[in-house]
Amino acid sequence: MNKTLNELLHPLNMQGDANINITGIQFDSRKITAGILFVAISGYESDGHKFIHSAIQNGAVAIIGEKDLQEKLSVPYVRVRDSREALSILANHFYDKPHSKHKMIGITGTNGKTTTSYLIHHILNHHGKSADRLGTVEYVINGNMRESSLTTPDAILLQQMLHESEDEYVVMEVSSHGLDQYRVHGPMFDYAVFTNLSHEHLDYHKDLEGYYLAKKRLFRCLKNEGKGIVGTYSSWGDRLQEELAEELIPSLSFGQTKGGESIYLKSYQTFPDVKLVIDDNGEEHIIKLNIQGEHNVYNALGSYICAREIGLSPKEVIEGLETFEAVPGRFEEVSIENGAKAFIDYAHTPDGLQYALKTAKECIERNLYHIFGFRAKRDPFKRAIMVEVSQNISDFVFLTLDDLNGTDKALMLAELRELSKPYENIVVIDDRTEAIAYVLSLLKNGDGMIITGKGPENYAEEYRYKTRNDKETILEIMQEKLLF
Ligand SMILES: CC(=O)N[C@H]1[C@@H](OP(=O)(O)OP(=O)(O)OC[C@H]2O[C@@H](n3ccc(=O)[nH]c3=O)[C@H](O)[C@@H]2O)O[C@H](CO)[C@@H](O)[C@@H]1O[C@H](C)C(=O)N[C@@H](C)C(=O)N[C@H](CCC(=O)O)C(=O)O
Ligand SMILES: Nc1ncnc2c1ncn2[C@@H]1O[C@H](COP(=O)(O)OP(=O)(O)OP(=O)(O)O)[C@@H](O)[C@H]1O
Repeated sequence: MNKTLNELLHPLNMQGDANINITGIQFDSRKITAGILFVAISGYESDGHKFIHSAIQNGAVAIIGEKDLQEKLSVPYVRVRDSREALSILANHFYDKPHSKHKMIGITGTNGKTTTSYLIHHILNHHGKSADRLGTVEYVINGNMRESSLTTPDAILLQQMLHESEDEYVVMEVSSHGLDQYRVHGPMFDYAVFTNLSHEHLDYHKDLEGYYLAKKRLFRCLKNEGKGIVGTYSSWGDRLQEELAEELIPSLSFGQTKGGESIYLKSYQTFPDVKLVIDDNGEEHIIKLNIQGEHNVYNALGSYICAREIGLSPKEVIEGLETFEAVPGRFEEVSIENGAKAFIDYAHTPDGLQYALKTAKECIERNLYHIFGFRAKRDPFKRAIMVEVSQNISDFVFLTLDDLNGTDKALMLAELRELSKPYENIVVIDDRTEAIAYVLSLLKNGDGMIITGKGPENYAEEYRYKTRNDKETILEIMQEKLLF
């Protein structure tokens, strides 16, 4: 693809040299090749403006930045108000506004984004509608899988994938970081789904208000005829719906019914199966899910309403929901012997943990053993709350390591010991795989073990057992009878 500098700057209301041919856009100087426009970003770890010279040496033909430069460069420099915002607009125009050829569904919220995106994607695919899915687990474009590095890809990769996609629908998770950093921008979504909001990422957003406002930005990215679908089972959803109404942004709600909704949840059960009774314009429908937990009642309900808005019939949506099998590593049962049960789950927030542990407790008759840790360099303020949640629901709690993200192991272990101090039923076992082996050795008929935090992800640390993830560890220990 090619554009002139002038063509690219036009949407920013700026002028550039029409003779400079731009062959691509890049925000990382290390990835620059000849003909590229480099966008310098003042980042959280370093400052892209420091790498302008290196970008030019690598072939950058023009630079965009948000700072005044003291020196004159050998290529044009354009100063903008906000480099990330400019990058987003530039990427959108470079790839010819690719969102306009798709029906775009953006899903935001603290928990349930991945599950909801899988459900909607499955419902669409099940009825022969081609759809992409972008999120934490993977990016699926034109039926091909790509590894996911961020829940919401950076603005360039996102626009590039939307451009490459020949699928009719795009179902994507939109994280608060993605919204705050303009990875998505402008009126690009046909539907914006909000699942819920609770304590998470306060290291980044500072407080829940800031976190909420970042999430709310998704609704400013709705196309003119776009619609919001708002989960009101967390109190933030009620506020969002009221504010959307004030701003004349059309929206539907799901969660607790307030009356007047054309589709609402009449009742549900979570055990032994998850079943929802939905009233859809006066007709009652019963839906039986293969995924467990009260949280999935709400994920299914949000997906139902979104799919109905897209134009599928109740029968089609129900068939889609009932044939959906599982999301990798989200309340996934791993088969073990002796009548006990083992689950792995991606819960990494107090709220998510509460749902996951309650679901596990419902599935077993005796004691629940919970193994988990905390990712370093991620919201430290949620840790004590998560320990309390676990301590309240589980019978035995084992704190262990999660990803250290380059930080000191001894520091994390010291924190785990400190967090466990007030409680009698909490044990710290440094090595995650040893913690799993130990708990497996304790399990009796009717007991349950749940390991949370990593879900399907591979370990980032080296542990005693050379397995790649929690599931493999359980299976290998069971197979080899490597019990203590
Ligand atoms: C805190 C955060 O979100 N950081 C993101 C941000 O990094 P940044 O732009 O601030 O990068 P930086 O390292 O400070 O560098 C500044 C600039 O200098 C450039 N640079 C740097 C070095 C060099 O030699 N040359 C050069 O040009 C960098 O490319 C960058 O443009 O922008 C980058 C590009 O989009 C992201 O990769 C990066 O995500 C980091 C890796 C990250 O871990 N983010 C997480 C927290 C995140 O975004 N998570 C959410 C999901 C959260 C959830 O689970 O709900 C997600 O969407 O994945
Ligand atoms: N609607 C929900 N409400 C509360 N907790 C939920 C909900 N849906 C899922 N969870 C819990 O959160 C965990 C993560 O679910 P999911 O991956 O769908 O959320 P997410 O928002 O995509 O999180 P991430 O972006 O970090 O992947 C699940 O394993 C479950 O424990």
